[in-house]
Amino acid sequence: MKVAVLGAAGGIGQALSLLLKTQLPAGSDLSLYDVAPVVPGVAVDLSHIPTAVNVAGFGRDDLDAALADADIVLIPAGMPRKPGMDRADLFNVNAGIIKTLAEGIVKNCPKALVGIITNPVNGTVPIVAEVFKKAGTYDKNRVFGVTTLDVIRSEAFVAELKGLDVSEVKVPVIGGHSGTTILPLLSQVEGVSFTDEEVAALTPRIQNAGTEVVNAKAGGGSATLSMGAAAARFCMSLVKGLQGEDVVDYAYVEVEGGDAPYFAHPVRLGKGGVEEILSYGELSAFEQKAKDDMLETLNKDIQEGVDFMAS
Ligand SMILES: NC(=O)C1=CN([C@@H]2O[C@H](COP(=O)(O)OP(=O)(O)OC[C@H]3O[C@@H](n4cnc5c(N)ncnc54)[C@H](O)[C@@H]3O)[C@@H](O)[C@H]2O)C=CC1
Ligand SMILES: O=C([O-])CC(=O)C(=O)O
Repeated sequence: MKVAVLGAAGGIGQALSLLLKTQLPAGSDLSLYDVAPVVPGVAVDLSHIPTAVNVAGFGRDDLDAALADADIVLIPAGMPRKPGMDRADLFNVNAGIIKTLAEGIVKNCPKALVGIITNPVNGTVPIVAEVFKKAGTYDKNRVFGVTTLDVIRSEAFVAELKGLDVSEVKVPVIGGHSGTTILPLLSQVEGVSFTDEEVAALTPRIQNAGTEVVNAKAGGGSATLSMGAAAARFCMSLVKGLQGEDVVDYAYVEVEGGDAPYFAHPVRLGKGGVEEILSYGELSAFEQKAKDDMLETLNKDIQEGVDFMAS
């Protein structure tokens, strides 16, 4: 198993790489790529942790070697938000970065499963898909927007509110990854019921949790440690799928005939990536309205990504 992390020297990249060094199956290769000159040092640092995962660092000019024959590519490369910015404000800077990295994937590991973390996820996932389509290598089952942070935050907040064992709490989250496009399905949390007031308070808390971190870091960036944990958890779901285990997780994927061209759903994972897009089930009246209300924003975000590649 070879896993490549693009943007590995950043806040998310380093946390994620640390977790993968300790969690990937024995014998795996962990390939760290970044344009920042510190990346070989990050690789040396991690290589001193005694696990059977081989680590190699690759600098600016070595994207091809970093990606060669990778099974999984995770992309946290690009600029994070500062207070006062929306994720959409990152589009102009991050779109070009994502395009270049996707072209590297086409060339070096066109069959890899690709997890996109770079914001705005609603628009960067379509960019990657369009790059792959242009090259004739697109397989919609292999491209994922990583929305796991919305899921783990929901688990943490629900457990906190209800005094539950957080390891037993599961919260479905559908839609996209920004503001109102993030839709936690609190009506489906097993064994818990929420008052209307609780739903009306908890839903926006989950939707604005990224901004909560951005403001708390006061100009020092956005979520990195929780995102590292989220991306590692999602990566391990992809790994288990590749190993033939039956695993279901949530991700932002292309959905034919869905609510929008890309939408976070529960997906069954396997050797080819998405084996099946599962239904997100029945929505409460509150969730149905929130879903209907978000679609215009989500479709606009998606179109921005598609248009970027058409221009
Ligand atoms: N999907 C999600 O839930 C989340 C997404 N994010 C997004 O993840 C991205 C990264 O965030 P942080 O790690 O905090 O930022 P950071 O600034 O700490 O790290 C970004 C890294 O990307 C590298 N980079 C820039 N251009 C590159 C290129 N062309 N190739 C390879 N590496 C390149 C930089 O050198 C830097 O090391 C941001 O866009 C942020 O908004 C952040 C949190 C959650
Ligand atoms: O809020 C941000 O800019 C980073 C992010 O996507 C999150 O923390 O959910």
